[in-house]
Amino acid sequence: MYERITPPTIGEKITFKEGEPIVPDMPIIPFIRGDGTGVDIWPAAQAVFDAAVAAAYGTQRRIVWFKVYAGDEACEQYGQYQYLPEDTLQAIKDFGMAIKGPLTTPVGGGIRSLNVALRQINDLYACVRPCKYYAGTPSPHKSPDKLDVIVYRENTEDIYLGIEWKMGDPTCDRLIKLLNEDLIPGTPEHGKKQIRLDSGIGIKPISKFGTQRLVRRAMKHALRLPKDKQQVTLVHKGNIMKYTEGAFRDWGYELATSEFRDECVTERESWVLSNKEANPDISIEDNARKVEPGYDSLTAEKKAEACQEVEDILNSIWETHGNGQWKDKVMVNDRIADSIFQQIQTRPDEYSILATMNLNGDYLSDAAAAIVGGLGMGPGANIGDTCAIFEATHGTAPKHAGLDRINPGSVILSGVMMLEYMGWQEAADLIKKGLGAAISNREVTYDLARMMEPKVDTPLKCSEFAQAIIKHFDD
Ligand SMILES: NC(=O)C1=CN([C@@H]2O[C@H](COP(=O)(O)OP(=O)(O)OC[C@H]3O[C@@H](n4cnc5c(N)ncnc54)[C@H](OP(=O)(O)O)[C@@H]3O)[C@@H](O)[C@H]2O)C=CC1
Ligand SMILES: O=C(O)CCC(=O)C(=O)O
Ligand SMILES: [Mg+2]
Repeated sequence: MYERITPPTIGEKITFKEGEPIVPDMPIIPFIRGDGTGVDIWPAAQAVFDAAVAAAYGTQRRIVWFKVYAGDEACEQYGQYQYLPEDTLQAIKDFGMAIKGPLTTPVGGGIRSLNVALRQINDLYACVRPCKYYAGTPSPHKSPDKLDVIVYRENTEDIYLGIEWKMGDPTCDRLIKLLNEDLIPGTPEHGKKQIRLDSGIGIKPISKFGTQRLVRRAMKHALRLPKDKQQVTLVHKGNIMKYTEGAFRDWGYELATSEFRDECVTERESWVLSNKEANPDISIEDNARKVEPGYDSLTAEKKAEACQEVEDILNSIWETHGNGQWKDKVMVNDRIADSIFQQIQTRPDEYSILATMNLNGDYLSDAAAAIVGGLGMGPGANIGDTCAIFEATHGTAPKHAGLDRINPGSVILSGVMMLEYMGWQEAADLIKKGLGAAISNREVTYDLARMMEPKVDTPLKCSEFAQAIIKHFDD
């Protein structure tokens, strides 16, 4: 059934029930080594995973690895331009889970991202990237320990759908003509705007379906967190892109307040409720005045809307959420995208789950990883309802490829996410313990070594760092 790969003859498949994996004791898990530094980080990471599973479960459990190909390695095996062979896609589909190293995407022309393709083909709609501090990790930030966020990035649409046309392409010219001569003049709010003829065009689709299934998953995750971390922040640039990013915010709130009504409160609702809690006799209008900035300069129509909102909130949820009950519920708020970049630095402890569209989440997850120690420490998982692929946040870091020096921490922590997803918590905990102890003991790769105070003069190699993690399982 496969052309050039043979599945292991031992082990069993992982299956899924209602979006959750059912994991046998000897699951077969396909892996993609990755391009560039994939040659360094994958063997280091695999050694850590195997050692942790053996230490946690003895001979009772074991991962049976199944090597599949993508990127440069796939071209070597399958021929020129065979970057993502059918065998690989079939194996991931058949076995339901995979872990991968980074894959190269050229800038400008050339192939489109294999990483994005794997997410879209397998409908892995949630890209989950936790950014949490490990004690002792050097950071450019003064209080990196205060950041403990999980970026929940929509993973299948937005500009990553890759529907774009190059400047000068006849279809691009046709599209610009259609927009300039028909669609833009036909939409009064666009006035006399025109697109320059020498433009490239990209399409940014954001759907209600895509938004709501992402926010649903983020809400379910929030409910599993400790009470003080039960918060979902909808990140958007809806002031500028009203019908895509603004709609993401509105659909996010709609989902939360319909499917999770008893379990959540929005930030605005909490203001209305707390105004009444502080002053039980407050009038609807005074409450609206406190909630809506610049209330007194609003038009009569807008004032009426603000008062109606207050009245609706009090009528619908005062019984269930009032008198402080809202404090035990998942807080759903929203922040404009540029603002959240400064907020995670200036007020890191105020955030928990950051639900984002695809592009914003791509930027934000690198920025948040930098605060807790850099890209070498940023894990990630791409999760769908019948498949999951785990991968580091960073790319192929080509200048370090093959030198056995890059930090394997990110793909190792992605494996920790995989083990947790499989329910193999004991093995996951061992790795976290070993990694934390290696860092505290200043046994680190070059990237962390150069930031440590005092500086670590002899950083560990990539493979040595993996061995240091394993050594510290027994601490
Ligand atoms: N999911 C994926 O497979 C991804 C693939 N990519 C692809 O990777 C390629 C290279 O992208 P590029 O923009 O250079 O970004 P990279 O993330 O590959 O590397 C940029 C820099 O980040 C630091 N860095 C990255 N990984 C690590 C690590 N494991 N340990 C320590 N430091 C690290 C290094 O900084 P320094 O040299 O200063 O130490 C490195 O030079 C591109 O083709 C891109 O499309 C990019 C992101 C994700
Ligand atoms: O696919 C790529 O090359 C880049 C992807 C990326 O930056 C990411 O997933 O964070
Ligand atoms: Mg990225």
